[in-house]
Amino acid sequence: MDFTEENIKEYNIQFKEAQPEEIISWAIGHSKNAVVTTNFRPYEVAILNAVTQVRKDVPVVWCDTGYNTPQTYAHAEELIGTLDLNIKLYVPRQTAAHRDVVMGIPGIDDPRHAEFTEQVKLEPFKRAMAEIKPDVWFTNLRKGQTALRDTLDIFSLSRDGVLKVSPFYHWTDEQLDTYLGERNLPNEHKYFDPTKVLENRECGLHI
Ligand SMILES: Nc1ncnc2c1ncn2[C@@H]1O[C@H](COP(=O)(O)OS(=O)(=O)O)[C@@H](OP(=O)(O)O)[C@H]1O
Repeated sequence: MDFTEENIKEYNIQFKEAQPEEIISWAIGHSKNAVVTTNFRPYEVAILNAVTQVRKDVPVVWCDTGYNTPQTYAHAEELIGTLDLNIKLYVPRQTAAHRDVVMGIPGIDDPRHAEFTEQVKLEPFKRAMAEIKPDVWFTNLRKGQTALRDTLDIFSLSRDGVLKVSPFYHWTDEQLDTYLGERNLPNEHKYFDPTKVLENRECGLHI
């Protein structure tokens, strides 16, 4: 199905009050090749659980930067096992040990920061999307997280025409805590993204 800015506006009105499962079922029903992406940051379990409840074998792309916390790695292992995720792991072309000698983790004002972000996140992510070629892309973007995210909605179009679907777009942390509690799903807050120093920075995947 072809998605346009026009029909997406209507779907965003139509699905504003819909439950995530309803949104996901609709999107999967209109897709040939859906994907969910995750970095296993806090609350990612919600989207991973909701999507796999609707379709168990959806590919789950994880670009491991190599700099996650031990808690995030343990959390990822747990979710991959308990949700039986069809995980598609992508890693940078360079090892973190090699990069540590060449540039370490450059701060955001360091001119090498862009190259660092390209190596650990953007290139693996572009490689994943080029290989999988999804038409529907599930994420856990939510309103109020960043200025850019405030301009999005449940449905939005990526630069290359992929339908991005964020079924929890209108949800708050408190609502998600209740959702996870009711389903006995674990959450992990000890998370580190080396491409962002501040939580509300964008690094370029969505621009
Ligand atoms: N490392 C890695 N591997 C796989 N997928 C990833 C990764 N990093 C980000 N994402 C996905 O992209 C969504 C936006 O992430 P970011 O906040 O890092 O990007 S951006 O700064 O908004 O451009 C992010 O959305 P959320 O689901 O809300 O976390 C993910 O779906």
